Amino acid sequence: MSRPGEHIAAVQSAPVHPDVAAPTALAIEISNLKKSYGLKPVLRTIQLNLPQGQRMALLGANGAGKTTLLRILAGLSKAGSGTVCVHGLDSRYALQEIRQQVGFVAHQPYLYEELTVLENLLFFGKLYAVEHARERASVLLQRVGMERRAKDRIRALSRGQVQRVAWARALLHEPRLLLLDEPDTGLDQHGNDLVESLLVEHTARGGSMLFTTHNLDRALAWSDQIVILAGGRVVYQHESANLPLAELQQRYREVTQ
Ligand SMILES: Nc1ncnc2c1ncn2[C@@H]1O[C@H](COP(=O)(O)OP(=O)(O)OP(=O)(O)O)[C@@H](O)[C@H]1O
Repeated sequence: MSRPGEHIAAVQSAPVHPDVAAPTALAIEISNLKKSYGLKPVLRTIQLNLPQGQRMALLGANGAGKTTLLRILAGLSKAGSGTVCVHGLDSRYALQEIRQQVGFVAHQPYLYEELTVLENLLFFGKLYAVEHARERASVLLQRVGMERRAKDRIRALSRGQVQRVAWARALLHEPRLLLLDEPDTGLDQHGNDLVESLLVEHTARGGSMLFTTHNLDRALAWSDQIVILAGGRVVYQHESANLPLAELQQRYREVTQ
């Protein structure tokens, strides 16, 4: 189980490379990425680009490596080999800068259970050097419908409420890239409507996102591109527009069986 600050420690120890800030029109650029756990290969030669401002749905069966890929992009896990760039920043040299560009909503909320909702947001605001963090936290808590729970400890909240605070934490520093691991899990209908409107606002600001889901219908509705992982590789990639759900379901069955 990861601790809330684990990624920060990894970030602070990363060396800075002089050529890390080359301009690029790609939010994500992955080349020859490999990752194994022990002797078990999970990602084998992943090639994947996400243009800035685009939304990508990452699909695949349980254990396909979706979370592993998102964790590498978020700087929580190291690539085995290959290159991973976020907005032109190479993860081998610029983890700290990448962290500033990325908002991650994962299975675990990366919040401190013993701190209150507001204390958590102020802590992360400090970590990300967010200007006027208190005001920003207040706006976001209102946005996710949690302003009345600001003084409650995280451990006193329901799972869906924690998820809402995790959204506020992820959006606090106005990230250009959102990485969302099954953002539609555990939320009620209001929660899903909220997530949908947050995503619309994010993309209206020019932001990009990569999200995982097991709901093919939602994958099509929320994305510009569909990608399916199987056997540690990208086995299918298609624009979402004009891709009928029945066809996606058929292809998904074919490539993941
Ligand atoms: N820290 C770890 N140590 C060892 N193996 C791991 C670790 N994390 C993930 N794995 C393994 O890597 C594989 C990919 O896991 P991952 O969580 O990336 O899959 P996923 O596509 O997100 O699955 P799901 O749809 O079930 O969430 C799995 O076989 C998993 O057991």
